Amino acid sequence: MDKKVIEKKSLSKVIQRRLKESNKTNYGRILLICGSRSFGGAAIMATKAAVYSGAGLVTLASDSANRTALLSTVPEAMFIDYSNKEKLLSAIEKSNVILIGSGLEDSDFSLALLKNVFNNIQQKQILIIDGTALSMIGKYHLSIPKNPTTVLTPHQGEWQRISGLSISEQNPAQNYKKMSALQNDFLVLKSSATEIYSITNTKEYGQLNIGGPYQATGGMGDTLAGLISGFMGQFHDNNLLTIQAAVYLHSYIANLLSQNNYVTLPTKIADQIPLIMKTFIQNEFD
Ligand SMILES: NC(=O)C1=CN([C@@H]2O[C@H](COP(=O)(O)OP(=O)(O)OC[C@H]3O[C@@H](n4cnc5c(N)ncnc54)[C@H](O)[C@@H]3O)[C@@H](O)[C@H]2O)[C@@H](O)CC1
Ligand SMILES: Nc1ncnc2c1ncn2[C@@H]1O[C@H](COP(=O)(O)OP(=O)(O)O)[C@@H](O)[C@H]1O
Ligand SMILES: [Mg+2]
Repeated sequence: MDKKVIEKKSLSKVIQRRLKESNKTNYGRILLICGSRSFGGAAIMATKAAVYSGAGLVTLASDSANRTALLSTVPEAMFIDYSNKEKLLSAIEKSNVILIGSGLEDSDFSLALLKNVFNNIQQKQILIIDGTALSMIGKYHLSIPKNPTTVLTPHQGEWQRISGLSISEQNPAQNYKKMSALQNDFLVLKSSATEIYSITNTKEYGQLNIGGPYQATGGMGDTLAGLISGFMGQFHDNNLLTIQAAVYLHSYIANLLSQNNYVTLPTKIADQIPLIMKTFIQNEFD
């Protein structure tokens, strides 16, 4: 497979000037099924990134222990307790984009939750699978649902658990072969040189050439997953380009912050998303 470097111009191609006569329902209904008693922060960071990327309506379904923390950090988001099956099913039905897995615990409850989502998701929806949900797919040999558009966002350790490829075996040809065997649409394989694959592109994969070790901190991937979900809820022309733009933006902001910061905290990256998105519209069209 040939490598194609992901370019900065993907951002100005994807980020749109908003129409005056639009409202929040035009910019995506995002449901995040994330977090647990142990990993509340992952859910909050993902939700913050989805909201700050401009998603119209964002709901976090999580352990009830995370309700107050979410609402005091990201009051724009809504919250439901994911043990309430009726509310969860109704939220799944209403969403365009569902992100599952960041900060879930590996438990019987999470396994039932995953199966519930996989069984109820529809063709027109987008399902992004991150974090513990990826590890659980590997551990419990779950099939990725065929109906929706699916995006997997593993780091190399999570990809090893799903694909069976050790990190040294994770080369582009093998990665593509495994993702197509899983019948998954898009793979964002995270590392110090993140790669993006699309099932329809047999010849080429994208590689990120910005970002750095200032990003090596817990919550960085949770933030990326939320950002991808926010972008996919709003920008529909070309899913691959939209994913590439989200991945680029995440590391582009980190790179900007790294000029004055030793580490680039995930929550600080999220804070910058609206400001930096705006500069990409102005550069292109003003
Ligand atoms: N504040 C929070 O609530 C946080 C929650 N988190 C959540 O915790 C759960 C477990 O995720 P973790 O990734 O921490 O743990 P995992 O145990 O699932 O994965 C880490 C393992 O993968 C290996 N690995 C190989 N290549 C790697 C790479 N390129 N990047 C990272 N690890 C690599 C590591 O050596 C390590 O053994 C996820 O659901 C995640 O979303 C983490 O994001 C940390 C922060
Ligand atoms: N050395 C590095 N250079 C560039 N990017 C990095 C580096 N280390 C980590 N990252 C990025 O940080 C994110 C880490 O994701 P992940 O491991 O899922 O974190 P978490 O689950 O803790 O949120 C990925 O986007 C990865 O590409
Ligand atoms: Mg992660």
